[in-house]
Amino acid sequence: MSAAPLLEARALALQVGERWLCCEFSLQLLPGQCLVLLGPNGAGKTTLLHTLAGLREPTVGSVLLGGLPYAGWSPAAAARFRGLLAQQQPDHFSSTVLETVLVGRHPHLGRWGWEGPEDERIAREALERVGLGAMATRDVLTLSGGERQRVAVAALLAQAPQLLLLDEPTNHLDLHYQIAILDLIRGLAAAGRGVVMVLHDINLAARYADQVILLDGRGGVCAGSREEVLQAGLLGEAFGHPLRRFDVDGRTTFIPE
Ligand SMILES: Nc1ncnc2c1ncn2[C@@H]1O[C@H](COP(=O)(O)OP(=O)(O)OP(=O)(O)O)[C@@H](O)[C@H]1O
Repeated sequence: MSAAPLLEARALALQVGERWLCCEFSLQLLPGQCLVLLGPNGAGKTTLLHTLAGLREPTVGSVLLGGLPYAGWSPAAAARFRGLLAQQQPDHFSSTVLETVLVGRHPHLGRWGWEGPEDERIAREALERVGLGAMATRDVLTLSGGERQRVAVAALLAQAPQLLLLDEPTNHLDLHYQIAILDLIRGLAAAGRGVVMVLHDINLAARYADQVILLDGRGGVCAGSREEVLQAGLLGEAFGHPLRRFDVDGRTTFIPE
């Protein structure tokens, strides 16, 4: 028996103002799969990710989370099933790193909304996984950009959703942590979760994606397997710059001409 899709988009199309960001396309994400959204600035990647997260309505078509439209989910149940790493982390007030990660536990809390020792254990473990175990008591306002990004990833790990939606998870990360965090996310997919992420780096997309959706910024969409979509010609057209593909030791790399 095949697994039920974690996420489906049926005949989806998105418009902002007068402009169509993407013409009709469909997708299915199964447990274990990693889908990468690619495209130039302003093409509509974040808008698409937010639509898949149920934060905005599609202009045309429908989105199903675990087989149900978002309207069929309570907010808390949806937050236990899917989690979003936003592009920016808004910090308006001082709070510790541990408290910030514990926010990820909120969909799981009982009636009184109090975090217990198990929530704290999960949050501390998530901090360890992103290499920040020693920073639990630090004020988030004192963190570097890359440290703050890893705290946001830890909050998503603590939330422990089936489906992870990530907007530029490598934002602010150095080379070591780009690979470490994407390996971690890829590992969650390998363990049966689903992943949809916006990436800017085509080479990281080639390394981590099973499926790719390439938006060209003019309403065009190319959706398919990594091999189908990551072609120098298609990428060059979408990004407005010619690319050359190299395959070395089993890794695919694209270099701008
Ligand atoms: N409420 C809105 N009103 C008008 N235009 C909007 C609105 N929201 C988004 N847009 C426009 O829609 C387009 C898509 O935005 P989006 O943030 O989805 O792009 P993106 O592909 O994620 O870009 P980037 O790579 O720069 O992060 C942009 O041109 C943006 O200015």
